[in-house]
Amino acid sequence: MFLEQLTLRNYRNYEQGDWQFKNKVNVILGENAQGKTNVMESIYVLAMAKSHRTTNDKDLIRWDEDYAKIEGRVGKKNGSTFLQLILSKKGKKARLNYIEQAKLSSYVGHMNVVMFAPEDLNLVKGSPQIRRRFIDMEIGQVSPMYMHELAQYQKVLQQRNQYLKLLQSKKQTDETFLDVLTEQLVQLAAKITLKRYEFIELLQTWAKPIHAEISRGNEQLAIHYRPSIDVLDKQQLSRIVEAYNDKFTKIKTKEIERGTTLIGPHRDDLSFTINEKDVQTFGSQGQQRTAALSLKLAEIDLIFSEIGEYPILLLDDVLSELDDFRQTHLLDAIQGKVQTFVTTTSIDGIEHRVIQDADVYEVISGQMIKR
Ligand SMILES: Nc1ncnc2c1ncn2[C@@H]1O[C@H](COP(=O)(O)OP(=O)(O)OP(=O)(O)O)[C@@H](O)[C@H]1O
Repeated sequence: MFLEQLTLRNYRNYEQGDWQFKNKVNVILGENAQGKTNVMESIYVLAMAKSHRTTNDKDLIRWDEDYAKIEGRVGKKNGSTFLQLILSKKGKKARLNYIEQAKLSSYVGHMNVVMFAPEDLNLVKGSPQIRRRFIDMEIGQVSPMYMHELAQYQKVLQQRNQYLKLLQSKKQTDETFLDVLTEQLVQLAAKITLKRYEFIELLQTWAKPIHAEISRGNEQLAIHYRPSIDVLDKQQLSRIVEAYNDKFTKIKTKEIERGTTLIGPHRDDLSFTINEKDVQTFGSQGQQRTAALSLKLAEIDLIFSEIGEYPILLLDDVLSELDDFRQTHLLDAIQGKVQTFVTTTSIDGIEHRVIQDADVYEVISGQMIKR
């Protein structure tokens, strides 16, 4: 799939912008703080209905304006889809082919993007939150139901934490309602855990050969999902439910003492090993970068295998962070099949053959013009 057209209105430092893009590499060039990342972010938001760098939608609205609008047309094998998002102080409205979507989970998934930004280089070594966000965004793109379940989970989790606080402070002594909330939480937690198991398994099958190739056959990458329960039969939802139930029963007193939910998908993590050694602890910076790149390339293949279309690739300020060998590998992997947006402050850091075939856009203070 590819983004044929993008329109911005009052988005960050863009008052108005309208562009037609081709299904090729698009280089976005500009000095710092001119609005390169803002364009990349707007494409991401159009696809995911949320930003990769802020949880507050109000940040996306141009200062002193009431609303922001992002519109785009995505060309696919079987026709095209028109997407529109309007963000205002009251909330957001999402339309697909001019029809308003009551739920964001029915909107997300019609346009697929893979974003590779400098913070992704921290995917391996950074906080577990970064890795959880990575998993959630990726599963969400191929399984809208997952996003819905995740939102439900967050809601019940919040309620449960509030009730645990009441029990902790003894403002409430009745534990029956806690049990009801635990039951609801377990059902959702188990579905999320199952999807995460499946996703990591799939991601790993794609990432392994890619990593082996980039490391010239020297490194074997493995990805390990670390949920807060132990379960032998990872494919069985009922087994996962059982494991959560057992663990919640065991830690009930402790949870009341602490006044918070101590286990569940909100505490999950991933770990990575190279040749069976933990990358977080022992990996060099180069190995971590290779692992991050392998995961991103694996995502592209995974999305293709799931939906039969390549996603749109957003490389924000990251290409020049990769050495020549990794750049070459990345470019070979996407060449001619994946529409790619690349931001950079200087063309010098990017391989000549990319620039040669690319459309180049220049950004100066919220205006993007094709060169
Ligand atoms: N809501 C907003 N309204 C208006 N301007 C905004 C808003 N949010 C951010 N900006 C402006 O956008 C600019 C930053 O743009 P962006 O993050 O896209 O930079 P960039 O071109 O990617 O630069 P760098 O190379 O440093 O990453 C800043 O000038 C900032 O003041």
